[in-house]
Amino acid sequence: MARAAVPGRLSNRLGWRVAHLVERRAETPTAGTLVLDAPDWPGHLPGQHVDVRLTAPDGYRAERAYSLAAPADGDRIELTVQRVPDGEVSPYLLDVFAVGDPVELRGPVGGWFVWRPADPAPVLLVGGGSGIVPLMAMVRARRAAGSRVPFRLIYSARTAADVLYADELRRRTRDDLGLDVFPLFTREPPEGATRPAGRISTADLNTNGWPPSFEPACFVCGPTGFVETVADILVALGHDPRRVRTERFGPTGG
Ligand SMILES: Cc1cc2nc3c(=O)[nH]c(=O)nc-3n(C[C@H](O)[C@H](O)[C@H](O)COP(=O)(O)OP(=O)(O)OC[C@H]3O[C@@H](n4cnc5c(N)ncnc54)[C@H](O)[C@@H]3O)c2cc1C
Repeated sequence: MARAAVPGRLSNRLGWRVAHLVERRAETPTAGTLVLDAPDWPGHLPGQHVDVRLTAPDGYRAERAYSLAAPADGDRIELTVQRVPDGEVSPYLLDVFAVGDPVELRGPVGGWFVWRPADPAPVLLVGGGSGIVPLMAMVRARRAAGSRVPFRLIYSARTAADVLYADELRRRTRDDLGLDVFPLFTREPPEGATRPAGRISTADLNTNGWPPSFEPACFVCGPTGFVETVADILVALGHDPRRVRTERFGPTGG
């Protein structure tokens, strides 16, 4: 898509507001975090997302959803975008969208796939690929709130090079009491890994998840197939479907 133009400014939660790119950080060779200045940002809960709208000079528009990756810092918000090869919007946001450029945002959106720090239930987070993004927002919000609610994060990535937030996850596993992270790899495990490469299985969720009797709040996010598989396994293991919340990012991977 050609560099986007932004039509007249609108600024309310249900309508579109204009934000500007402040910084872009590489996360992996195929993903980056965008820091945006979104004037009059109303705040958001971890798990919510924004709709992003790009308008080409000829008026053509493309709209996609992106999860809010971290608690807001005033009007600053963060999105992490994974490149979808041949995608229309993600390569634009990673390669063309430049510091100072405007983009239209609507949100925050979503009231079900959210974690509230006041909720005392243990939390099981299960993410596939870029599905880690809203789950990381929850991990970061837990830290920001000083919460001691026990969190377990099971994160499926293709290879170690595809792991988003790798350094921060290592640091938080060490420093954030009550947070355990279980990485698993579908293509190529890193040296020394005890689990062979493979898709997430009942054994992974049984061993590293919470037992259903703990009544955890479960959040599952990633590609549609991944989310459906994990949700089915959790329910088969005895988790109450009402406590299994899901967010589907797209058809295949990412
Ligand atoms: C609620 C919600 C939150 C989301 N949050 C994030 C986020 O935090 N980070 C993020 O990177 N993405 C996120 N997504 C996915 C994002 O909205 C886009 O779908 C993604 O960036 C692809 O858009 P695109 O225009 O680049 O590709 P498109 O032009 O839409 O698609 C190109 C090709 O890739 C396929 N495709 C589309 N989406 C995906 C996908 N996700 N994975 C693999 N193949 C795909 C399409 O079928 C098509 O064949 C979220 C989606 C939803 C619904």
